[in-house]
Amino acid sequence: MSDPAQMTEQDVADLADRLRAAAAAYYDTDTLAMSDAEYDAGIEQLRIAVAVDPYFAPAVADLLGAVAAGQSAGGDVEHPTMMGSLDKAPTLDALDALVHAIDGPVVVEPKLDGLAIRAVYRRGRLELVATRGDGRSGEDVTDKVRTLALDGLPARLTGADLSVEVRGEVFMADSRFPDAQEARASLGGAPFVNSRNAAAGILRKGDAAYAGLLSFAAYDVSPVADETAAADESYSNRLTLAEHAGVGTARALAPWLAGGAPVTTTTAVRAAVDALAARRAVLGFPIDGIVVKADADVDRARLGSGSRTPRWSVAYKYEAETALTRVVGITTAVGRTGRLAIRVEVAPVFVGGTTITFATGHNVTWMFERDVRVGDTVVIKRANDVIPYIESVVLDERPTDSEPWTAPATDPNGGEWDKSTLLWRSTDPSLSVGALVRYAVSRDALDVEGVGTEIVESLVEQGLVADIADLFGLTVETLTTLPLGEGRTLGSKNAVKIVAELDRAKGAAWNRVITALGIRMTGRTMGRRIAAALPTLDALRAASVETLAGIDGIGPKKAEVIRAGLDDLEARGVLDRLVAAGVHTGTEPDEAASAALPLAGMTVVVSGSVPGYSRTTVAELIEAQGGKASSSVSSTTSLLVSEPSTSSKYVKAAELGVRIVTPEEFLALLG
Ligand SMILES: NC(=O)c1ccc[n+]([C@@H]2O[C@H](COP(=O)([O-])OP(=O)(O)OC[C@H]3O[C@@H](n4cnc5c(N)ncnc54)[C@H](O)[C@@H]3O)[C@@H](O)[C@H]2O)c1
Repeated sequence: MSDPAQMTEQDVADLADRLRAAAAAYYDTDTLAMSDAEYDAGIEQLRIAVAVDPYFAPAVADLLGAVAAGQSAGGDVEHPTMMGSLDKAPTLDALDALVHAIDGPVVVEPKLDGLAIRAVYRRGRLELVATRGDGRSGEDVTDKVRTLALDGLPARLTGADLSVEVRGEVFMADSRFPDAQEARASLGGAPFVNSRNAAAGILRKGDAAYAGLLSFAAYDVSPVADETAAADESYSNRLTLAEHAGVGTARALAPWLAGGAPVTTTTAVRAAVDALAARRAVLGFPIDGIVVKADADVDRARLGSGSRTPRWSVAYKYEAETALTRVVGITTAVGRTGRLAIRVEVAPVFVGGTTITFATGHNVTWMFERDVRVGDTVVIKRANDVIPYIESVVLDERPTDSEPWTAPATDPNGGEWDKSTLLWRSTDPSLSVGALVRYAVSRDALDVEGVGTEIVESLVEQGLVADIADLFGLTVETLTTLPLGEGRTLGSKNAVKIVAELDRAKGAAWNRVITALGIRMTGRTMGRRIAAALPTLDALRAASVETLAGIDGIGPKKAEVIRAGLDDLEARGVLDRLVAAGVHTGTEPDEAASAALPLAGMTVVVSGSVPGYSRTTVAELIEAQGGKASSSVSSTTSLLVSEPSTSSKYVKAAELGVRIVTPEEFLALLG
């Protein structure tokens, strides 16, 4: 991005064109040309350029001054008063300034990420719904809204003969997004990019197949001009009226925010900003910031409105969860369970609090649907600590010579893929042997030091190791001469070390032995749960599909896969050979002793780190002390181990009244 103070006329014109194209896509189509953060940064750049040289102002007046960036032509329905936009507070200090200017009660609300509409009720009946359009007039979407049956915008108000106008946001709750995608696919459309885009697309079409998927939340309520209606003196009173009549409101979506009532201090507003940010990931609906507004009509009247925005309200935007970057490569590999893993490597970009270098390619079907190509500019999203993923491809920026990605026709050994599920798998066991063995010796499993990728590959290549039991048959003699490329061998010193490590690993905890078996659908967490339910190898061998299905987190489908994995190990004699090698295979628990342990009967969640422990070892510690380690906070959680923080786990635990201890207190608790 060039320095806004140095921009030439051509720079300004080019940037303005790009932003116009993006706004047109944003407001009028189902595609996205750039991320919101990039759009906002571009607008800010133009703003500075104009401030430095007002000569540029006329050329970008639409982008800086008009609602919907001048991209909407409006519609047949005139708005009685402007449906404007909101000024953005760039800093918390700017928010404070508004609170001081209001100098009276202020309301804080989530800033919903959807699109604005206006709805008129006369004598309790929904009469008219219009889009914001260009702010002066919009399109009549009354019939579409009736067909779509928006949650929070009833066809009839409850009780009252009320005549009232509500303005607010049409949005999609997170839980509806998968249904929307399904409905979209059944209608033959390309997948929605995100939930805002889905809400806009669905309202535009008004197809009955999308009924029940959208919601409405009011952020403005006013009497209808020619009717006698409640002209309360404050916004919050009018909200109460609307809520009682059955209309959804932004306030009601976050009733805990600022204690659900107007506040008067900058401290209270800042606390609300933090509280909403902390819960952003668990709200269940999309927001991009928080809105602060005057509550009393006298304060609103005193401050007045500008041409596009009111002076008694401001929005503060949260850190973006999406960013633009470029795809630099697409790689595939066969994972430990034979699964084809697709990785989209991207140019490093800072988003959601960390630097991202890759995104998941999900599966082959997903890659084809999205048509992600090397060289593409993409919007990458990282929210809620999940693996980053590609939200959309910016087609306008696609290099002309780019080629579609093709899936590998066969597995690396030329075998056919098993395409019976979305995740393609190779059924060639030799392909996953290396990965399986590496997994077995990894830190979360047997934790064998000194056995790196090169050694494992050579062991598999030489035919010395075909499964995990073979590891324990390795001798110093064979290992010493293990070839490692360029004529090198492992040597006796390393060989002695590895054999000693493997000897130690024979005594590994039972849950780690289970993990090391590398059965599909199991990993370190499942290894612990299975070990807790089936404390010995005999119990594991005898476990029926039903028994496995009853274990926490398994269920009938996974149970079948796990049982098949056990049968396969049995058939190849792996389990017998592990016993013969003297590997630890579990012990019957002593019920009385377990009940006396400090964490007996408790469900414990750890957020952040505990000094001296990894994620796996801390979970093992909890279970060794009689507790159950869990990763999410719920009403059944007995204890949260965490430093004080604004993380969603901490906030939720505090809200539920779950006992919270610091990592140090936790360790002290266990003596
Ligand atoms: N990605 C893109 O290409 C692209 C293009 C154009 C615009 N945009 C996004 O749109 C923004 C500008 O558009 P805008 O003027 O429509 O919206 P805005 O972000 O300036 O905010 C105003 C809107 O917020 C909504 N809102 C949600 N909750 C509210 C609440 N509680 N109280 C009051 N209003 C509430 C209303 O619909 C209102 O019209 C940009 O900042 C950018 O993020 C993105």
